[in-house]
Parts: sequence; structure tokens; C-alpha cells
Amino acid sequence: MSKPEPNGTAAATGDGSLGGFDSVDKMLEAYVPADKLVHVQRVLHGWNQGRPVAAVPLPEAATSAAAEGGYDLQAYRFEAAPEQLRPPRVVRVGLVQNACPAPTTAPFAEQRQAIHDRVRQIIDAAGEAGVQVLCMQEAWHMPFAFCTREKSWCEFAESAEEGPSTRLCQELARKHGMVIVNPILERDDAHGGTIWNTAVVIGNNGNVIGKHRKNHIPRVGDFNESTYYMEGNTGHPVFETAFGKIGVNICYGRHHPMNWQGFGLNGAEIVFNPAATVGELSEPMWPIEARNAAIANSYYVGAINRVGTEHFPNAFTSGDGKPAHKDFGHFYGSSYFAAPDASRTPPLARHKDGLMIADLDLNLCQQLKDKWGFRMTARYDMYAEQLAAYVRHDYRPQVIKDPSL
Ligand SMILES: NC(=O)NCCC(=O)O
Repeated sequence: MSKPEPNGTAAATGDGSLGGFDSVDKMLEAYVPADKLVHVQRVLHGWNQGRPVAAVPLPEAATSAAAEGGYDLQAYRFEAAPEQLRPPRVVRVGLVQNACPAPTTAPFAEQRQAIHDRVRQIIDAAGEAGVQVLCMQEAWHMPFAFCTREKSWCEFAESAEEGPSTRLCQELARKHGMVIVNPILERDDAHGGTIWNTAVVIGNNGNVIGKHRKNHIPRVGDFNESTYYMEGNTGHPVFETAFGKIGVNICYGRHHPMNWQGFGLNGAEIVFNPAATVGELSEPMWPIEARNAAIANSYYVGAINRVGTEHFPNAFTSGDGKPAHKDFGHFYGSSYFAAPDASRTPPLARHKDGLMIADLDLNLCQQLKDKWGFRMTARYDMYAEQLAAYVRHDYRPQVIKDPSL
């Protein structure tokens, strides 16, 4: 049996799998007897309406496309309790994780085209499967070159309204009648070519509904993103689409509970978390954060992580005294859905492209708000007061010291 690498990346077999398994879930399925597995899954993944989150069959065209294309395809259903006055509001949602097919040494146009071709294939399969709303990973149209701090990669930045990746998504949105969330590196020509990390929301008629710019920029590990783009200035917009109200919390924003909350306060029913993160840094956090956000804010979360290991032409250092290196580490995929009732799907594979599909009954959001009452029991006035005081330069933490010390 292969051992995890000493640095903790656990890319046990070099292909990014977990010792030959797609995920911890697959490992549990292989080793835990069925009569025990049911308990493991209830506690680990939660149940939805008193049952494990059920897998759903997909049309043959979608399953054979995934088999031919060599990507992971999984589909599930989240149900809500039947109501007397409202019919169910079920929307079919897809998440796409993809590696960069061309090496980072290839001409930029070739790299982008190879990604476009691959993603087009997967989105077409999503269309065959009846997906109505779909989101891709963060900066899906380019390698995640921010580790290098080299400015040449800025060339990948493109217009949110008219860039080639938006154009492709508009074409596919029209073709499949699908809402597509298109997270790109944005070049803002109206402001001197400023760069943002942006999710463009494209309606099912192919129109650009609007965009959200990433609020929080990481300054951790090799995520040198502040070298490239600025903190977003679009707040926490919720986009009312033909299929539900959606928000986008881009990658590192998932570590900020108030960022999740912003979308919740604006009425989101589904929040996507398009991300790019590596095993050594964040893998134990990944299954928790999106799930916690879904519970705390009574909405669904679709968490999407990039997949694969990207090698760059020039070595870079991480400022940690370790030797210079040419790769970012393994992006561990593992995209999944989390529901407001604390249930979740299994993840997509850790080392393969993938399409995760789920039918979400949006009635579950209000049902969970009514059950737990988090919106009613929250003390927004008290939080607002504390925050208003905290942002002042003369803030003093409210600490009551034991006088006997
Ligand atoms: N892309 C990005 O913001 N990554 C930061 C690392 C993390 O949040 O896990």
C-alpha cells in the first residue's frame, strides 16, 4: 500500500488519487461493511428527508459522453417535505471541475483553446442531462499561475462582457437553455485595464445578467493573487434567474462566514463556491466550510474545486525556506453539493475532471429557516453595533479580566 507523502499532500499514487481511490467515500465503501456503512454515512453526510441523499439515473447520452471523455459523472437528488400550498421547486444544477489539458509552456491561445474544448464537451453532456444552472471552477479558462508572480499570465484576463470565455458560455447557455456561472480573470478596460477575479452570471437566454467580483484575496502559501487583481467592489449580489436566486462566493471567501452571510441576507437559495485550492493547504477544511455555510444560511452550496497538478516553466519560492519548485501542488477536485439540512453528496474524484449534478428542491431553504429559525434568532442589531465599534481606530476589545490575576 502506498504511503502519504511526508509533506502531507497525500497524493499517494502520484496521479492525485488517494492510494488508488477517487475519494475517502469510495475508500469507506470498499472497506466498511454495508450494515455499518449506513451509520457512517448518516453521521458523515447527513440524511435528507430521513434517507441518504439518493443517486439519480442520467440519460444514456450523458453517461456515455462521460465514459468516452474519461471524466467522473455523478448525480443526486435533495428533496424537501411536501407542502400543501406550494408545489416542489426542483432545479437541476451542475458543477464542473477540470484540469488544464495543455502544458503551461504551450502558447497561451492553445492553452485556452484546449480548456474551452474540454469544458464545452462537459457542458454539452450537462445539457443532455437537463442541467438548468451550472457553475465552473475559479478562473477556469487559464492555468492557476498566480503562484509564479510573473506578469505575463495577466494576458489571460478578459472582458467579463465580451471576452472569449463569456462568449463561449453565452453560446452554450443559449444552446441548452441553461444559466451558466462563468468565473474568470476579468480585464476591466473601463478602469485602465484593472484586473478582477470575477464570476459572470449568464442567463438561460445567453444574456449577461451581471457579475460579482471576489471580495477576499488570499495571502497564504503560494496563492500570490494580490499580485494580480484587486479586492472586489460588487458587494454580495444575488442574481434572480429563471431557475432560482443564486450567489457566488469565490474561493477564499469561503473562510469568511460573513461573506457567506451577505449572500444569505440578500436571499440566495443556491450559492456557488468556485475555487482553486491544493491538498497541502486546505483539504481537511474543504468538506466542512461549504457545508457549514449551507447550514448556517439555509441555502444550498455547490462547491467546485480545480483538479490536477500544474507545472510552470520557471521555478518560484514560497517564502518558507523550502527549495524553489515549479508546481503549485495538487488541486484536489472533490466538488460537491451541501444542503441546508446538513446533508451532502459524496465528492467528485480527487484526480479526474468531473461533472456533479444534483436536483435541488428549493423549498428546503424556507423549510429549514422555519425549522431552526436562524434568521429570527440571529442578533443582527447586536452584531451591527459591535462591527461599527470594531472598525473604529480606537476600538477596545470587550475583555473582562479576572481581578484575582
Ligand atoms: N484561489 C484561492 O483563493 N485560493 C486560496 C486558498 C484557499 O482558500 O484554500
